[in-house]
Amino acid sequence: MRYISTRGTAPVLGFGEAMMTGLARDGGLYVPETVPEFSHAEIAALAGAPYEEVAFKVMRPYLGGFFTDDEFRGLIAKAYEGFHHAARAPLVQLGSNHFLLELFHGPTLAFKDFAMQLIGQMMQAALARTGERITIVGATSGDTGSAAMEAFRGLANVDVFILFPHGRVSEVQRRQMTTPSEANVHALAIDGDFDDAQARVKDMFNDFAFRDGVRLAGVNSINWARVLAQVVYYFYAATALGAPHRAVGFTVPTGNFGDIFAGYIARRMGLPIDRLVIATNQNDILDRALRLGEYRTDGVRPSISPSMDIQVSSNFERALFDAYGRDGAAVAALMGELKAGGFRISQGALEMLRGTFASGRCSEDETLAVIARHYRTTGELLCPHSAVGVKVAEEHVGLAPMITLATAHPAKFPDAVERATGVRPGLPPHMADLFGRAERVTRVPNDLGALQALVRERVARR
Ligand SMILES: Cc1ncc(COP(=O)(O)O)c(C=O)c1O
Ligand SMILES: N[C@@H](CCOP(=O)(O)O)C(=O)O
Repeated sequence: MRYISTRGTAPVLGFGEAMMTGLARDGGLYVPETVPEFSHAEIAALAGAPYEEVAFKVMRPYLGGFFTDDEFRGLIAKAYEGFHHAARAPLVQLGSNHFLLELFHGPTLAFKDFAMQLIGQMMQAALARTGERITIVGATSGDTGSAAMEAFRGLANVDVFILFPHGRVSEVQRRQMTTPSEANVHALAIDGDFDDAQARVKDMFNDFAFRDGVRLAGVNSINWARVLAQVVYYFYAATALGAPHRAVGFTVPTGNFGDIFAGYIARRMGLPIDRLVIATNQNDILDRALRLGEYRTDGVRPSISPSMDIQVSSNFERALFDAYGRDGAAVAALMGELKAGGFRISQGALEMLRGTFASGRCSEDETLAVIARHYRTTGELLCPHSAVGVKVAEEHVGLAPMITLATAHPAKFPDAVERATGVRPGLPPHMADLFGRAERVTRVPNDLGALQALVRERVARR
């Protein structure tokens, strides 16, 4: 299995190299050269299997032998042993044909744990072979950061720097990032929004002297291994509801487009997904792009679903690469236009995207109303991101079962949930003392040179 860049000019890599590289050296994102297809029988055989077994079977074809089967099974087992639900990703029925896939039972209470816990294991195994030391720099709108710190904290050969937008994540999210006491994790509150943080991370990758000097690695969904690990739960949920014998739909609360891109990959592997629905909050650039054929940023607007407060959705580049017939030069040109504000999607590409994805948006009031109604009718609390998904899914439920991804635990966003229901969700026992822990955070400017100096200095100090 070989990995190629969406911009067409970076070296072609194997799985291990692509995982450790993060962003491609031409600024693009790595994708598999070909997507393996599963037969009807192979998909049917996944039904009822434990999550770990589905993970092994779905991901194995992408590894190109980088891990032996025994080694890979061991890494998967370790990755998911800390989850707080035996099913890992339980399905809960919402309506006659509507289900929630709960992806928040991992250690940091968001879907990011599914991939981050596993790439934590895979990267450590890869580093143990070479004896290398790496520096991870990541951008977060709240959840990736805490998941990354949890997966890598305390390791002697890894430093983790997480840039989060100052004042724009929930207090629980912030404390998850500022309270780990291990010296190898660094919480950096940037003066800017998530798009600024993500742009600075990409700038660091595009500065080769810096990148090679600190041996930079990425754990955002620019890293193909992150997306791959997220493909698994599409198979797990769909086969639990009758796939491949019947089709299912998925609605995905979307920001950086990594999670829904994983669903797209599952479909290309042969999983019968009849609708793949992008659900956005008021930062509705993706919904607008599909409706109007124009991808144009207009500034991130803070919302009550802050993890989705994103305009420049990194992984949309991977979808564009396929929509433009895998023409790397065309994608590179579009990304150049995006830096100046946006671009028109060509008619052919738009038809491909509209044939693949549906979309919808959910306003702030609608988000609150869904959380309130869900509580009234089920007695359960919903996180605002999942509520965005539920609202948009309801507009797309058809004959096939619709599965909405519940991407975070309500306790990560207690203010919004309390505003909607009057009930303040409590943190689970393993995080019960979060508000009593000391915080450690550095306020940083939105300035590449200053950030690089800080990273260099801290890496040298350790
Ligand atoms: C809780 C939550 N829901 C949804 C999303 C959007 O996922 P993606 O960025 O993969 O589109 C995020 C951020 O990634 C998130 O943290
Ligand atoms: N919503 C994310 C944003 C980063 O997304 P990623 O999937 O590219 O890591 C977050 O919570 O940080």
